[in-house]
Amino acid sequence: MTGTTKTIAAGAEQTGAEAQNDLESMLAAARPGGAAPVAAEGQRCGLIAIVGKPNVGKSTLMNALVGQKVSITSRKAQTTRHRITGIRTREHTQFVFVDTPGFQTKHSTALNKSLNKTVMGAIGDVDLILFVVEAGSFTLADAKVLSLFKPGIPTLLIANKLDAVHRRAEIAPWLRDMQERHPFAEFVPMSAKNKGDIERLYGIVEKYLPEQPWWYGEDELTDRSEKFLASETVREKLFRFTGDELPYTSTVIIDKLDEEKSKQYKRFIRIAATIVVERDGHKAMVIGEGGERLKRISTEARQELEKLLDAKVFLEVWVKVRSGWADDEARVRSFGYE
Ligand SMILES: Nc1nc2c(ncn2[C@@H]2O[C@H](COP(=O)(O)OP(=O)(O)OP(=O)(O)O)[C@@H](O)[C@H]2O)c(=O)[nH]1
Repeated sequence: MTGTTKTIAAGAEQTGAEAQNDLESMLAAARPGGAAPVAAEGQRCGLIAIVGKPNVGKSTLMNALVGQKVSITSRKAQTTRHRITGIRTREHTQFVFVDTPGFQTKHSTALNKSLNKTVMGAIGDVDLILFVVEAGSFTLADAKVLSLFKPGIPTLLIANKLDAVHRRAEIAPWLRDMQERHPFAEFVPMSAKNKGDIERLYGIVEKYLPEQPWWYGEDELTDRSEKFLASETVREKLFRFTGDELPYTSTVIIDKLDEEKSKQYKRFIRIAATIVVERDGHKAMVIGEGGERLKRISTEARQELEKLLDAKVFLEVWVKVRSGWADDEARVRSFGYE
């Protein structure tokens, strides 16, 4: 059994024992070829893709698994644009996670094409796919993401946001339906915000990673550059403080990130960032009355970067208008998207 049954049994309208039996037999039946590979002594290491449509909780899940915020989150769909690896080493196992942008099917701008290519690239060569959906729901957008998966890579169905499901009894029939859609290796109903569920997920994922030497040092969390972390941090604050008003096509470029010698601080980093928006109206929105909003964005980003980079940070943020950049392939590339 996967250890996921507790989560469901806890809130079901059935009695605990009934729900447990029902779910156990269902989970057992859902596993093609019987049990998952057995973990043995020795080092394990592998690549895990976290894939799903926008807003299902992929970044939240990765941050919880890595134990530190390395990918930005917000309520706005499509805040994650890059392939990000988060690394976590626990006991014998090194988990290397790939976060992917929400798969966009509605619009076909150059930006979206680039995002979709990143998703495809991320899932081609991994040891395990965590396919994230909202528990109890499966839409056309989910189906489109699922249709990309190559056969042969074990895939876990992560039924996330279980805490938001009020009718738990409906989850069992939903899982049965999901079982018919794809040969999932296992079902994991859970909440990315629940620590116990995250712990359990490590145990499940570990079994699918090959025995091989680790790729990274034990303490490494990400292979992303400081420049990348800086741009993601400013972008997160930008979306936090502008809410739904600002289109997701706004982006952040790091013009400069220099470490300078300092007698006063162990590390001193000077960063210049530019927020690129599509219209003058958006620029005014970002700057806010009397520059108030831009000031808050910069201050919070600086404070977070100081923690993340373990340094004193001097951060300067500018706002520029570049209309139509999301439709212009050359420009999308020049802004760092593949
Ligand atoms: N209730 C509940 N909310 C969750 C859970 N996991 C994530 N969320 C919320 O769902 C929203 C989207 O989460 P993200 O982690 O940004 O989602 P994402 O799939 O990475 O989104 P994109 O970057 O758009 O692809 C945020 O408001 C999260 O707080 C969960 O387990 N329970």
